[in-house]
Amino acid sequence: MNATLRANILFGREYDEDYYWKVLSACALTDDLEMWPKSDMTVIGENGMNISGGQRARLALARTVYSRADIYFLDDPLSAVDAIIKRHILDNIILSTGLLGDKLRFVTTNADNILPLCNQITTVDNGRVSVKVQTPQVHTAFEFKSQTMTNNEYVDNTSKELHAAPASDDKIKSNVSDLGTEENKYHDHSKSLVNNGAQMIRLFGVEPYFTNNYIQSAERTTLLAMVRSTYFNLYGLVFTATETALRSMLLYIYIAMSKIGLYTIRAGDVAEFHENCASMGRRIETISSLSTGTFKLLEKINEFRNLAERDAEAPYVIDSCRPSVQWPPNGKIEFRDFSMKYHADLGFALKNVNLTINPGEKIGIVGRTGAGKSSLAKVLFRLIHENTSGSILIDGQDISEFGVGDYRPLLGMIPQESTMLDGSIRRNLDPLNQFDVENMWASLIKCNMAKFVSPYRSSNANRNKELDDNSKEGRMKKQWQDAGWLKRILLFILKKVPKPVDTWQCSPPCGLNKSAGRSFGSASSGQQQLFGLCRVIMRKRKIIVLDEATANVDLETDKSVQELIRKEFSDCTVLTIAHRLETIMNSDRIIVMDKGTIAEIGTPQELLAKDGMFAQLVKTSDFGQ
Ligand SMILES: Nc1ncnc2c1ncn2[C@@H]1O[C@H](COP(=O)(O)OP(=O)(O)OP(=O)(O)O)[C@@H](O)[C@H]1O
Repeated sequence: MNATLRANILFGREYDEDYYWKVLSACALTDDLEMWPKSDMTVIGENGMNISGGQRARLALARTVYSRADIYFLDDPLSAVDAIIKRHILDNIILSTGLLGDKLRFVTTNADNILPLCNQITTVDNGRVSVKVQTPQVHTAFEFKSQTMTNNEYVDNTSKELHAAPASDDKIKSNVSDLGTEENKYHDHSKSLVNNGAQMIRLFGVEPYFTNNYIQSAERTTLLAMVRSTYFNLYGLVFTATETALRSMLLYIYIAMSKIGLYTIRAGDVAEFHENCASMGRRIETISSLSTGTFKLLEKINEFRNLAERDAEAPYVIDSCRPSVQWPPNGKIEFRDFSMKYHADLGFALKNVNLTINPGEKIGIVGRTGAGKSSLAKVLFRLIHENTSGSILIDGQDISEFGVGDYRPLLGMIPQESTMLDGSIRRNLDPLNQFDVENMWASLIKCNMAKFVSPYRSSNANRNKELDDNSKEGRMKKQWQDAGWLKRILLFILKKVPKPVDTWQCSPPCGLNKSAGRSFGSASSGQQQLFGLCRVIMRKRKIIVLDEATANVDLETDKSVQELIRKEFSDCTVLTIAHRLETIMNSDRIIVMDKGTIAEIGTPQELLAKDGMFAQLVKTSDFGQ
């Protein structure tokens, strides 16, 4: 919610000061509060836009823990946080030493190393479920760090009772429950789309609170409307009364004047008098509504100006300095004494960053949550351009000299949360119609996403259909499909209606023409991230930034994605921001961010030998094994 951090955590529940601060500390949020101007009363913005990804994840966790339920379902609560915070959350919330120690806890995870700590492991693979009950191993922080165990070892050594031991494929099949076929899942997904707000309110059972809020704001709106209409009614009443009084007064003056002989009333005078009064009234009314209108207009202009000033972008195009489509030639990045604040009143999110990244280098960026990793990516894309000092150069060119509309598309980015636009998969992959269908399919196949695109599994028939869609007829079809009723009438008049209309209009859209929302809107966050990868692979830019782009996929998929990235972008400069250290361990160099500065930089080996912050992160993380 666009409200304070506290309101977001309480989420309609009573404020229990002791427990509230206990929860904040268990979620490791107290350090973050020190950096925010109004501590927990800081407004976090719509969808938490004013805080970092890890802070958002911990806020969600704090809200859940604060709800004091008996059964908790934590959906991948550890993927967006660094190794040290992960350890803290395990100890202070999830494990038996934590706030939820005596509750039933379901935790979904891609981190295999927490499995030995569970009473029961449920593996879900392609819709099939297998269950294994085991005695959890109790670990102190140190034991946990030094834990080494393969999947097979813990199955053999720690299982007390095996309901569905994964000994062989056959055995797994005989002991699993089937959650449904691919087809069923596909259709069920589309039905299960519920309004990224209403779902949370229902989950937390706080409907009465939000219903009351809604009623209160509806009452406020109604009250305002009543005040407004009363004002206008009164205004009308006063206006009519004044007009009548004026008329009567003038009439009496005329009569009095005629009585004492100063004026002679002639035929038609009374009608003329009334007409004059009415026109005077109209003029007064016009003048007063003009002034009310002007007042309202000025108010709106002011509102728009404030909005425009708040979200002001750097110039979109600068005619005197436009990059070619092949720019940048090499992909060298230099930060020179670069600093940035999100707002003039806030502290530095980046402080005196000096950094040179060579063409083709693969750079891993790590650091505690809130350290400034995403901020580094944001300034590279010029998403923040005010309250900055210093410069960023790419291949020797100061990027602030380009318009952002020219510059941004020349870099590639995979964010943690992949955005799906309304419309077809094709439009989502290629909104500007720059690529051919072969390219789109190639990238979908490389990312193992082709199966999502068609329920018919990308058969040749469908591919041929896609290829046909690139023909003149195909383009006409698309134009017709996308047109509203007015445009369709125009197309009809211009005889741009493809034939035969019935055959294609009635068949359900398939392949790339399928709705992206329907195909991917309900896909897992990991699958949506892979879709983001497809977009970037198609574009082949010289500089690619991955901001926690594989945080939500399992380790195996992450490894193959990293391999794919190395292969596809072998000659490109790649910046990878990741909490999962395996993701960046093969980088040429690693940058460790801390409080907006570059705390360490070097090859993984150099940093490990240095025994500084990176070594500490590695020791605390899964990779420390
Ligand atoms: N839009 C914003 N407005 C104000 N402050 C912000 C905004 N975005 C981030 N911050 C603050 O800037 C600091 C750095 O945030 P950033 O997102 O760069 O961290 P990060 O290292 O990427 O963290 P994480 O690992 O949690 O994603 C944090 O203290 C965060 O609260």
